[in-house]
Amino acid sequence: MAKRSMSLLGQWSSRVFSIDLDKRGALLNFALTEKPQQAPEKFRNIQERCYSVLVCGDDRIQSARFYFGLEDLLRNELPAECELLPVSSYLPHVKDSLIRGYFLKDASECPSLTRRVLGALGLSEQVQVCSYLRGPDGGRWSQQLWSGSENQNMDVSKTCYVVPSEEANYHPSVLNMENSDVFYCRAEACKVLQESCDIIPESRAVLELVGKTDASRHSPDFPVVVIEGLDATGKTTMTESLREALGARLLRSPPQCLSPWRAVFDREPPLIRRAFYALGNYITAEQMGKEASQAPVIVDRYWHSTASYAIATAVSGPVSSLPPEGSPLYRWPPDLLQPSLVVLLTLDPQERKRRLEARGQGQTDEEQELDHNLLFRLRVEEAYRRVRGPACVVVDAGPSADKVLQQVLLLIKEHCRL
Ligand SMILES: Nc1ncnc2c1ncn2[C@@H]1O[C@H](COP(=O)(O)OP(=O)(O)O)[C@@H](O)[C@H]1O
Ligand SMILES: Nc1ccn([C@H]2C[C@H](O)[C@@H](COP(=O)(O)OP(=O)(O)O)O2)c(=O)n1
Repeated sequence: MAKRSMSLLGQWSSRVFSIDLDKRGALLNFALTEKPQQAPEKFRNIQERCYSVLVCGDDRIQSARFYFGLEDLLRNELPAECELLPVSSYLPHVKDSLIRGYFLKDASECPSLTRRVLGALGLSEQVQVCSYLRGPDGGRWSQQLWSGSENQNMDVSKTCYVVPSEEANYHPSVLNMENSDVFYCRAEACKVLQESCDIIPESRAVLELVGKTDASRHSPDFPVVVIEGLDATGKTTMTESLREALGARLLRSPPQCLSPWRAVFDREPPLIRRAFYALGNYITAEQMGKEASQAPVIVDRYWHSTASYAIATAVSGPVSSLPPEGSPLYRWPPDLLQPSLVVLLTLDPQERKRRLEARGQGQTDEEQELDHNLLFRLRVEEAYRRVRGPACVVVDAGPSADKVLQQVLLLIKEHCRL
């Protein structure tokens, strides 16, 4: 089978390559043309030999896993002087057109080692390797696609010239979010786990737990209140207190029954990991439907967490790189039970850090990232505020536990019939 990437050749002039220079929103965008032209300003400052490695296989599970392991693979094999930057290639405004990979700046003494490693990678069906050459005048850069044949290294099949492109309005990852990061119906999330059964046998066990009834249809007799927020904002404290105060049932998403497999899916790429969490909500929804026929239900994390972490992780940079407010990416899945009220606990970053330290527990990798990466934390919180159906009510969790509890009880009185 011919590489899928080859068919991209004809579209190169309209494809944009976007290099994530520092995870802080500094994207270097360029397009390609067949006529020699001056490269974008930022490109002209680059001194090193450059390459791109894009992952573009047909099997989405295999491609996602390959891309997930690619950074480590490149870091292990390439000389230490190679700088790796995430790159995406996409057709502007075309949904699902994004392909991911890495852009390499090779400042090593040993160019042949880098070429050997990339040449071997280029043989794979799911990888497209290109090299970038500076023209003799210094202002022009050309891109050459490696053919991927046995004598690949300098077997160049087509040369294009690097030219400036228009800035995208939002982060290019937004193009591929639906059904890759966020799933808006149970069937789409199930499909991902069905496709992964052969390589992740635990997927079968998860699928067996996901019921088939549509719990979204009947509205529960008693209120269902969801408590959301970043780690250490006080969700556990609040949900326990509400249970006592209201004589409520307490549930969480992902549900207890998924605990044995959570660590397995946390090690998988976003496509698989986010499908797992999406399905966790459907299992919790079924439990909610049952419990809320007998008593009020309090839920620790639910759809807002699933959507917000997924969206905030898929993009880099400031809050402005998120999908814009009102985007359909913030919608509620129509087949997922809606709660009566969602409360988002927010906390000043310093106080949150103090509580995390006081608790003295090990953090998840993602929470360590939150700690180190203020931008990420801001993106998650802003995404929480943008999710609709129902929208969350924001509560400052800074005051004493009792004061915050009284405020949430008041909100429940206002919003729900008890
Ligand atoms: N309103 C509050 N004021 C002070 N400390 C709090 C408050 N709410 C919770 N805590 C403490 O902060 C830490 C994190 O709270 P926790 O409920 O475990 O958060 P989460 O479940 O959101 O991770 C715990 O040690 C808890 O006792
Ligand atoms: N309903 C949920 C709950 C958690 N998640 C994901 C979102 C983040 O990646 C992690 C956060 O989980 P974490 O272990 O920090 O959660 P707790 O604060 O311990 O409840 O889980 C989700 O996607 N959907």
